[in-house]
Amino acid sequence: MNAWSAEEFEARLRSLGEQRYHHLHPFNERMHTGLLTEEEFRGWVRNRFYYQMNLPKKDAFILTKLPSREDRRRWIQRIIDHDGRTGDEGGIEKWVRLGEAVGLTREELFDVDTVLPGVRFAVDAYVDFCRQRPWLEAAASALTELFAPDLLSRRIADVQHHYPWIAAEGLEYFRARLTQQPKDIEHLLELVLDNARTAEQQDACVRALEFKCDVLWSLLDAVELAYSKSS
Ligand SMILES: O=C(O)c1cc(C(=O)O)c2c(n1)C(=O)C(=O)c1cc(C(=O)O)[nH]c1-2
Repeated sequence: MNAWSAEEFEARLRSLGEQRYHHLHPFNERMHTGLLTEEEFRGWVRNRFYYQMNLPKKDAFILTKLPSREDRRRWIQRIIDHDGRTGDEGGIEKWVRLGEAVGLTREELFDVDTVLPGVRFAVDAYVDFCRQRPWLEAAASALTELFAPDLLSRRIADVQHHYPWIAAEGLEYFRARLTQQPKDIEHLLELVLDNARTAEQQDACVRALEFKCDVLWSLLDAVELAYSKSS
């Protein structure tokens, strides 16, 4: 098997998003058409927080493996974006604001013992993947971020429109991601397109992205099963 050109490889990665990214999940589709109950929305915010809490950990595992100082200097910003630092609260705190806007307490959000088993299983698998796999594959698993900006823009507009009971400040997390994500994406594409040269490396990156799409999909499956009453 011959390696793809960088253009073909990027097109393969992007087409995966069209087929498997979680914007297609029925739970997300219902969110965007205003069909979620308050309980379903709260259930999503509470369980997705487990994913948010674990992003800096998986990024720290990848950081230890990146070969160049230049790449580590860029990657470390991801940890700061979520954990924050003095005077800049960061994404985890912004997600707590979202939780409060939907009626959850900080204690409920940080109570990891009540996370749904399926959510825990999916998120832990993602962290473990980044701990165990070579850095190229671990980084490639973050390529779902390529597809996130469109979804986040739609989410901000549709949630404001359909769920007026959620205070607009609660959506600050998503607004901040829209400004942070472009630099993440630029770095990711550089890392993956420049370093996956052989067909085997490219295939491993495609599989890593498929795996990550499955993580996000499974998270929503678990939330839907737990909170959505069958009609
Ligand atoms: O709300 C979303 O749909 C969504 C999806 C994703 C993603 O595609 O992985 C991320 C985020 N949000 C996000 O906010 C975020 O910080 C983030 C980091 C990563 C990653 O894998 O490194 N994905 C995502």
